[in-house]
Amino acid sequence: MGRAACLSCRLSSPNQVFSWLAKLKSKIKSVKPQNPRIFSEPENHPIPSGPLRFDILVLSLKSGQAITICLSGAQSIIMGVPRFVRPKGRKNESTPSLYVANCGPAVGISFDTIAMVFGSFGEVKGVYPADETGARVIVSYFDQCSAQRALEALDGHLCPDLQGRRLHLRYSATQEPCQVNNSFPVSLLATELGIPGIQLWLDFLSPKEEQELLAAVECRPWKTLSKRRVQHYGYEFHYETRNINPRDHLGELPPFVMPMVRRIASISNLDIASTSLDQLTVNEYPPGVGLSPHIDTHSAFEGFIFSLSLAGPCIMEFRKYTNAVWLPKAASSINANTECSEGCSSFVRKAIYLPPRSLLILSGEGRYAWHHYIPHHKVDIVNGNEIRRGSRRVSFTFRKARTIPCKCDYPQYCDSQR
Ligand SMILES: O=C(O)CCC(=O)C(=O)O
Ligand SMILES: [Fe+2]
Repeated sequence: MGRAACLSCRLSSPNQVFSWLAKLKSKIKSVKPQNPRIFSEPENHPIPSGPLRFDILVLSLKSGQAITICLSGAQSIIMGVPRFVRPKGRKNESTPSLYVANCGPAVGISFDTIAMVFGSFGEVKGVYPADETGARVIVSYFDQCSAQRALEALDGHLCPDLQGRRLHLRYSATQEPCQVNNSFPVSLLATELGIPGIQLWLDFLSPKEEQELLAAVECRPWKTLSKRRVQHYGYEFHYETRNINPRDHLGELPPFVMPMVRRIASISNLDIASTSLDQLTVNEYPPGVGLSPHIDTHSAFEGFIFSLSLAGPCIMEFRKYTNAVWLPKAASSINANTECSEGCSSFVRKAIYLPPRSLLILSGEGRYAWHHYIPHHKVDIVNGNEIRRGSRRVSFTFRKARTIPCKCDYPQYCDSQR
């Protein structure tokens, strides 16, 4: 694979999606791929109306000869479109839906053609992308006998009506969709958020101090991650292990942050000394880039985490997983409701708006037991208003390296107590 670009857009209706796709199609023509194909057409694609989020993935092969465009992501979360999973019952228990691998728009077979071919075994309710590859689909029938007939006839066989491809089929089941609530509330104040241990201080910095901090880091060396840039002071944070190496002290925090460190230490309801914060991570997020859901590793850092937001705003979502275990990296997805399920895990979600110059404090339950997450949006919807992220957001996250194992009251989320 030579090049991959992922474009995201927020569109309010299927028609908008398709006009966007049409624009993209003309751009693709201008790079003259041999075989440009856009597989979703307005008339027959099963996309419901309403505000939706679509990701459009453009992949080009090294030769520059082939480009595939997939509508991805949205199907699994949008209202009215079923989400398919492996059936929970006995192995091979039949269901009305089939997962079909090795056919789909990415290999030149339209949903229409698939519906027609599978229609010879019974009435097809819908054909959906199984994932973003464009080469795996779900064929859903009204009854399971039709699915059974299709599975018996097609699984493992070359299918002359589908370009002679060998299909691989198994039963699939619909997962109960989340109760979608598009007006997912975003708190403006920590008191509205109601998560114990989370505080938000507005205007913690003046605009002048914000500019000075930004200027100070601008000219220092950045480390480039796949989607954002970071700087670490005190201790380097290792993303592979989500931990620091306590024996590898990089030195004191730089003098330009010391006024902020002292101001944090002077917050009267916190029991924290200005000398104790010894690790700083500066994150620079380009527009549309967020952070996957995570809990800062308990064994790496003490119980208070302070994050200053600079330059641009964002929303931060908090998730409390009901069947959580400590995981170095949590899976991410976007759901627009306050109680969600994602695979086999369900969680309660809340969100808060972080304006520039604010200070977010994570402690107690909010630090130890709730995942925090910055959605990958260019525009956040904050109580019905569209708030653009801006050209970038820079955060300064101050923490204290832990020297002895964590003994928090949340052992199920704690790597020290596993
Ligand atoms: O950017 C932020 O505000 C949060 C950063 C964060 O959660 C982290 O570095 O662990
Ligand atoms: Fe974090």
